[in-house]
Amino acid sequence: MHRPIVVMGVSGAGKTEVGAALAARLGATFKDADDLHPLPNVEKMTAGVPLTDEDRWPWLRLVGSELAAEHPHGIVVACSALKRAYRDAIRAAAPSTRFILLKVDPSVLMERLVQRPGHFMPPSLLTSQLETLEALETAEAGMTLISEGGIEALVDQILTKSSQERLAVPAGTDQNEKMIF
Ligand SMILES: Nc1ncnc2c1ncn2[C@@H]1O[C@H](COP(=O)(O)OP(=O)(O)O)[C@@H](O)[C@H]1O
Ligand SMILES: O=C(O)[C@H](O)[C@@H](O)[C@H](O)[C@H](O)COP(=O)(O)O
Repeated sequence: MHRPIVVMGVSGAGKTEVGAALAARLGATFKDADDLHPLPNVEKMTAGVPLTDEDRWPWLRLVGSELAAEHPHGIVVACSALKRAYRDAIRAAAPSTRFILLKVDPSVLMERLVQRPGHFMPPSLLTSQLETLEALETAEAGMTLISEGGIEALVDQILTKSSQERLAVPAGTDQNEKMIF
């Protein structure tokens, strides 16, 4: 079984679709952290108001609990996890979590959000999402990929990069902590 995985990034980056496709390939459970937001958070975003840290902490606790729970075939969660502190909170609950940051050109993101039907998140919140995003730091286990060019192609890239890491790291050493899955 692989380590818990969070597919992260701003709205429209592809967290939900890539996360679900990755989980399907791994035979793992998939969970969208959007479904864990308390109703007031959803109402706030629907009204075009960015969430604050205080809005996000209770939600991040739910995300951490989900990642830390027993999942016989592993779990992939789609969660924005925009700040380092949010990821630290998730790791405090589920220490071996690996993060996959999906990056996309802002103009492509805006196009995607404008075309996405029936989602509560308005495109007007994209600017604050991009301002809030803190890239994965070197010390954070995971990978950063450009999320354009198709969902399945990206899942291929994730799995290839992960197995390259595994081959590059001798088993049973401290370096194992750097492995992706
Ligand atoms: N890697 C990708 N290549 C091409 N289109 C993508 C990719 N990832 C996502 N998309 C498209 O972008 C839109 C937003 O994806 P979604 O998974 O809902 O993003 P998020 O959950 O991060 O908000 C969808 O229409 C999806 O098909
Ligand atoms: O932390 C946040 O501000 C939210 O979690 C936000 O990042 C998330 O993007 C929304 O829930 C919209 O959902 P999508 O990411 O699926 O657009």
